[in-house]
Amino acid sequence: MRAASKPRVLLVDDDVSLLKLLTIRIESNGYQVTTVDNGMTALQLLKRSTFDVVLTDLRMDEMDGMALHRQLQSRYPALPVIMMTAHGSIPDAVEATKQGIFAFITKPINKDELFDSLAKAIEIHGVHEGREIAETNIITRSGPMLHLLEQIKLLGPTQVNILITGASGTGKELLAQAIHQHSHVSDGPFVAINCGAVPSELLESELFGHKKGAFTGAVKDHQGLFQQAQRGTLFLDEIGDMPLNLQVKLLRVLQEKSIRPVGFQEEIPIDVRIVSATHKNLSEAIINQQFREDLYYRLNVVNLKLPPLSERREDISLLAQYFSGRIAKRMNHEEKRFANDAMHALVRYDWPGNIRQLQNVVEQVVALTPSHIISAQLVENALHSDVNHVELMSLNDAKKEFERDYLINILKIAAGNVAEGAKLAKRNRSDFYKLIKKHNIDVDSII
Ligand SMILES: Nc1ncnc2c1ncn2[C@@H]1O[C@H](COP(=O)(O)OP(=O)(O)OP(=O)(O)O)[C@@H](O)[C@H]1O
Repeated sequence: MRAASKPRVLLVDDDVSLLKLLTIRIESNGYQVTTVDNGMTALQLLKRSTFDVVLTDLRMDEMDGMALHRQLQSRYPALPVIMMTAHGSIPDAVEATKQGIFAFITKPINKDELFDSLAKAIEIHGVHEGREIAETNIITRSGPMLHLLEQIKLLGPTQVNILITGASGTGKELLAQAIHQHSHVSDGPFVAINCGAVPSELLESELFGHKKGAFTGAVKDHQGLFQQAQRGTLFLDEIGDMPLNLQVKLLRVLQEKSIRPVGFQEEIPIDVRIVSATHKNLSEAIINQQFREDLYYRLNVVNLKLPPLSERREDISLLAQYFSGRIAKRMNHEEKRFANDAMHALVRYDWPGNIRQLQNVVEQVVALTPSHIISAQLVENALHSDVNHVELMSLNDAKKEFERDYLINILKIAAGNVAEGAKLAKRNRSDFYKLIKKHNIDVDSII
């Protein structure tokens, strides 16, 4: 996570002397504090500025802490709210957590309790960099991602070819769409193709089109994707999977800025912005002669690298709550919220399948949650049943495990007779003994 910015706390209390006192304490612990003495002003302020956590009193005239919390929840669902209450006036704690309040602390404020709650809120929800949702569909508050969005604002209007690299599910297509939205052809079509998903014999006609009768099965003229993307953007996903013969043709198209559909004599000029993407290491593919170097330099005028989700953990809670909100809208039900420890489990997890995997896990836990709070247990179950989450062992450990299981099986077949076992394993007896010793196998217990 970023170290640069201090977490920002919005402190709301109608007791002005307490505001002063708390500000000094909280600021001396490395936070930045802004104070207001009522809920309405807090809401006004939030329209102009971002905060990482709200610390509010429960008892206030006009808008009390719970009313403020309800407003915050509908407008800023990922913003944690810590409620301060006079001792003994904590409403039913279970009821309150159901409503999504991050934590309660009692007055007079115990500073350990206060700093624990603040630190936990920041750990789970992260620190904002000032902007959550860019003018694209990309949800983020991670520094490197916001930097990428700044870059595409500059690159969009230029005509340079952009190559996006990043692991599967990191949002490469979404970024390509954002580039299109910022480009000079944003009014034109955005056409995407996954080069790895189309059989190679069909890819050529899919990209460049064909004339009726050009080959068996070409029963009518077919307009290729280059033409469909005229004065727009063509997104070539998984470009690393494009067969070499087509790479040559693509290179020619990029040089000539025209295409010739299969079976056509004449060239058709094209004006298409190319954005490509890959999860592969293309430099390695070039060395292995699976990717043409000249094409690589054509496509990769600018390279944008999407970081995996595990390198932008501050986005996890934001995205999880965003996906839950989207499901609620789609299904027309109340938005389900994550219990604190459930969110913590999401934030700690490594996400090998990145945002796509997070989206699937959220779909699953929202569907399985009967109330409107998603429990940690459900999240843990979803994470562990996820096929993407395979604990991989090293090759050495796998070999050792295999060898041990093999020896035990052989000994079972040989009814614990080591000489017989050695024969079955085609090893001499002393070698076989050594192996049994190495793996600490108790032969007597096998019979
Ligand atoms: N920052 C984000 N904000 C909101 N949704 C996102 C974000 N990043 C990715 N998604 C969503 O996650 C899913 C996967 O994203 P996308 O298809 O763009 O990834 P990809 O890197 O192209 O994946 P693949 O390499 O597997 O094709 C999509 O449903 C996308 O809308």
